[in-house]
Amino acid sequence: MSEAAAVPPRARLLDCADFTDAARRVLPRDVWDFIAGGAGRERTLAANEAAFGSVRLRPRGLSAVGEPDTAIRVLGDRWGAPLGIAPLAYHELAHADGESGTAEAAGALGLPLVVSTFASQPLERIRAAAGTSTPLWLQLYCFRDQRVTDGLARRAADAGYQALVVTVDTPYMGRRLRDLRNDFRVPAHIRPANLEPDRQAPPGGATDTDSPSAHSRSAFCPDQDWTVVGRLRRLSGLPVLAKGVMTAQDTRAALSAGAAGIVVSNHGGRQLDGAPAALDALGEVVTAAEGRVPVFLDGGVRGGADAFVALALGATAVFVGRPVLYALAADGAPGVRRLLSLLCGELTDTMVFTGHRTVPSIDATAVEMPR
Ligand SMILES: Cc1cc2nc3c(=O)[nH]c(=O)nc-3n(C[C@H](O)[C@H](O)[C@H](O)COP(=O)(O)O)c2cc1C
Ligand SMILES: CC(C)CC(=O)C(=O)O
Repeated sequence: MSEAAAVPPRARLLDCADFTDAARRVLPRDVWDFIAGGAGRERTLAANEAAFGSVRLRPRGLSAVGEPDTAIRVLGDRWGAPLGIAPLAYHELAHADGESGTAEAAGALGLPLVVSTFASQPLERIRAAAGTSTPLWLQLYCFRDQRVTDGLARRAADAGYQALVVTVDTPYMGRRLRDLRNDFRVPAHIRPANLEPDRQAPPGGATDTDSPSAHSRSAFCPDQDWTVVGRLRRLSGLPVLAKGVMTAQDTRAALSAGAAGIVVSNHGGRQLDGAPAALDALGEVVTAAEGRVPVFLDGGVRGGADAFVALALGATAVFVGRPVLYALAADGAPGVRRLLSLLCGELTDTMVFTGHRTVPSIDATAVEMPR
């Protein structure tokens, strides 16, 4: 049997690393590089995972925790665990099940999914696949043609999405050397299903979404400011969160603009190479937010224990990025469901072994930071 066909049987996919290995075997090389890669020398990409490796957990004995309750409430909704799926472009690049497969898996566990502006399936289809009880948020990029951004926001509200997430770190895409070397193109049969081809770029600008980098240069608005938060909230009636905040300054700007939540993120190391690990920026943002809004984190979360560490350092919940596409590539919707169950199980174990019965009880006394 060729190595390419050798995805291990489901029962042998036991953690994030197993799904990563499986995906590396099944995905075409350039698609693997697009998903796995980061900007520049990939220092920030590497730092995201490494930061979790340097924190130690403090075990507690005979703490009589019983069955911990992983559920939390966020912006009025119940989440089965403090774990969600980060916005990721083009799930169909990983598997034909696409976003609706991912949504079905998230829905089965009551976990939220943030749908990308560049979803490869219609927002309404994804909403239907998720079922009624799981929260769906729509991530938005700011387009030069404001009607595109605003139209997506209204459509999400009409389709029953619970919130909008404005990505603030991407005036255009970072310099991703793997994609440049591969001359990466999104295959022609995979489209940004929620963008109309004639409204993706300014008059005379390129409309070609095949090259994500070139398209971002022509279609994204590089001089957008924080007023977008209030505008989107007014026109959609939905809470608007800011994703890509890494500093106290931007936290204060997001709060002044009316953001209902903050996602600490360096875009998985895909934008500013040299930015700190997301985990290392978390404390600064949590302090600046002064408990006024929930603070989330994405970047480098590869297990339930990583989620626990972020919670201990002040995050309300975490979002997982690449591993979800790897699970989708390995085994479609059932793969994502299995990955999410494994992450929830690891978080439960960590809560039991550290003596925590509920998520809000997890605090900084549960971890030891590197000296
Ligand atoms: C293939 C891929 C596509 C992504 N697409 C988007 C996107 O459309 N919008 C966005 O805000 N972030 C996007 N991101 C960034 C993720 O939302 C998230 O910040 C990052 O992947 C988290 O890091 P992790 O992959 O280490 O978990 C993408 C990341 C990857 C790997
Ligand atoms: C299509 C891209 C803009 C998606 C993205 O945000 C990314 O690849 O990081």
